[in-house]
Amino acid sequence: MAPGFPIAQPGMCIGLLGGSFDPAHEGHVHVSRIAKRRFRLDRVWWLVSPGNPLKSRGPAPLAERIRTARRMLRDPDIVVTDLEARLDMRLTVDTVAALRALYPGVRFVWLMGSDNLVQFDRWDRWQDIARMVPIGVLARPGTRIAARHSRAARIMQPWRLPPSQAGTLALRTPPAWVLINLPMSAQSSTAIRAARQNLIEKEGAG
Ligand SMILES: Nc1ncnc2c1ncn2[C@@H]1O[C@H](COP(=O)(O)OP(=O)(O)OP(=O)(O)O)[C@@H](O)[C@H]1O
Ligand SMILES: O=C(O)c1ccc[n+]([C@@H]2O[C@H](COP(=O)([O-])O)[C@@H](O)[C@H]2O)c1
Repeated sequence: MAPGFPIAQPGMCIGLLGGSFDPAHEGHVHVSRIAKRRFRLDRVWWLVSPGNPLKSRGPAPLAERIRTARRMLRDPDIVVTDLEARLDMRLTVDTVAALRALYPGVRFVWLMGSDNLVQFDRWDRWQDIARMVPIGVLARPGTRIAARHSRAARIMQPWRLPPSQAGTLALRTPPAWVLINLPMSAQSSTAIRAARQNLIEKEGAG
């Protein structure tokens, strides 16, 4: 494997948590740990995105987001990566196809918070993503119900697993997906950025 590409052996189950991580927070760590346990994953890779294709506002520089993310983590099974930048890819469908080709025999699972399932049907070729990898959705405050009734969830209904089957997700032939409940975390990057901005404005006024 080329330098900068994490090592994974055939047969391993790896969760992919894509995100802007602008900045990373405890919510990311929390859902990664739960996903690892409930979906029986060997590792979770954070794919720190060069930029979300649906967001007009550019994030902080990639190197800074990676640095902050690495500082947060103590668990060696959660790995921060800049794979999308290395692959020069932003669309999840391209990233997933590339990783499957680069890591034959590795079982990838796409992970996302329920807020992302609500708008999953706006992602480029989203149904191809669902055909390539099982998807594990983690409940996030305020979006659990909307996710359950989202257009993507309705279309993918025939392939939905009951939460009791979450432990088999990584071994399933896609399409297969599950939405799990968990002790929810209200952490969000938007809230952290807003709090920082507030502080800057207060200091400016003081
Ligand atoms: N507290 C949380 N609970 C569940 N899922 C989460 C949580 N925080 C982030 N996620 C999920 O992690 C992935 C990456 O999240 P992202 O980096 O966009 O953080 P964010 O807090 O959602 O940022 P922003 O507020 O800027 O949208 C997404 O799939 C998101 O749904
Ligand atoms: O491929 C797409 O069309 C697409 C559209 C929106 C979001 N995504 C991916 O979804 C993940 C979560 O994005 P974000 O910005 O909400 O953290 C991240 O990996 C993005 O690249 C992907």
